[in-house]
Amino acid sequence: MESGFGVQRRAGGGSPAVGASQRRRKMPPRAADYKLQVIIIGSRGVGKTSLMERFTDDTFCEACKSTVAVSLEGQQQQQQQRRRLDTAGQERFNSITSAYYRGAKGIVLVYDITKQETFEDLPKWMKMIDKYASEDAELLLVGNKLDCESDRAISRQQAERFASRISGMRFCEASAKDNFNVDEIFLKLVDDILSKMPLEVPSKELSNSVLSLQPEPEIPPELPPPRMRCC
Ligand SMILES: Nc1nc2c(ncn2[C@@H]2O[C@H](COP(=O)(O)OP(=O)(O)OP(=O)(O)O)[C@@H](O)[C@H]2O)c(=O)[nH]1
Repeated sequence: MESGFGVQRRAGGGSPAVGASQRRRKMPPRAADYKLQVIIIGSRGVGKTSLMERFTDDTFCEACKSTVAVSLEGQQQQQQQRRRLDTAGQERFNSITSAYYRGAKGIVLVYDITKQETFEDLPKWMKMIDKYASEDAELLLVGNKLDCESDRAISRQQAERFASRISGMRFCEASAKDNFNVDEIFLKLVDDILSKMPLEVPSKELSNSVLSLQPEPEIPPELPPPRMRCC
C-alpha cells in the first residue's frame, strides 16, 4: 500500500521545532510558494494514513479502515479534497504507481517497529523506488508506532543499518498516535527537497500534487541496479 500527498511550504516558513501543528491551528491558510509531491509507502497497516492525517489534520484514528486508494491535495488548503480512486485492473495500478513515484520529490518508506514482516518487506519497496522513482527523490525511512516500545520487534540499530546501506536515505522513528516526530519527518523532508532545488523553479515543477494509495507492489522481473552505496 502506498500513500502520498502534496506538501505546500511557504518560503522561510520556520523550523520543524517551532511546532507545525500549532501553526496549522492558529494561522490562517495562505497561498503556498511551493507544492511538492511526497509519497508514503510501506506494508499494510504500518500507519501511512495515520502519519499523513496526523501531519495534515492533527488527528489520529484508532481503528481506521485499510486504504485502497486516496487522493489528497494541499495540506494548507481549507477544503482538503479526498477521493477514492477506482483501482480495478493491474495495468491501471502500474501506470498510476509509476506516475506517482516519478513525480515524487520525497518518499517516506514506513515500517511498523512491532512487526518484523513490515521490516522484511523493505527491500521489496526499495525495488519499486529503484524502478520508478527519480534518483533525486529524497528518501526517509520511518519506524512508526514508537508508542508501542514494549512490543518492539525491530531495533533502532537494525533500521539504521538498513538505511545506511542506501544512498542518501535518512532514518527516524515516530508515533502517529502520540504525535512524536511527525511534523519533524515531513518538514525536514521538505527542507531537504527545497535545499536541492534551484532558486528559480520553473512553474511546471510547482504543479498540484496528489496522493495515491495502491495495493502491494508487484515486483517486475527485470529491475535496475539497486540504489546501494558502492563503498
Ligand atoms: N499504537 C499505534 N497505532 C498506530 C500508529 N499509527 C497507526 N496506528 C494504527 O495502526 C492501524 C493501521 O493504521 P493506518 O494508518 O490505517 O495504516 P496504513 O499503513 O495506512 O494501512 P493500509 O491503508 O492498510 O496500508 C490503525 O489501527 C491505526 O490506528 C501509531 O503510531 N501507534
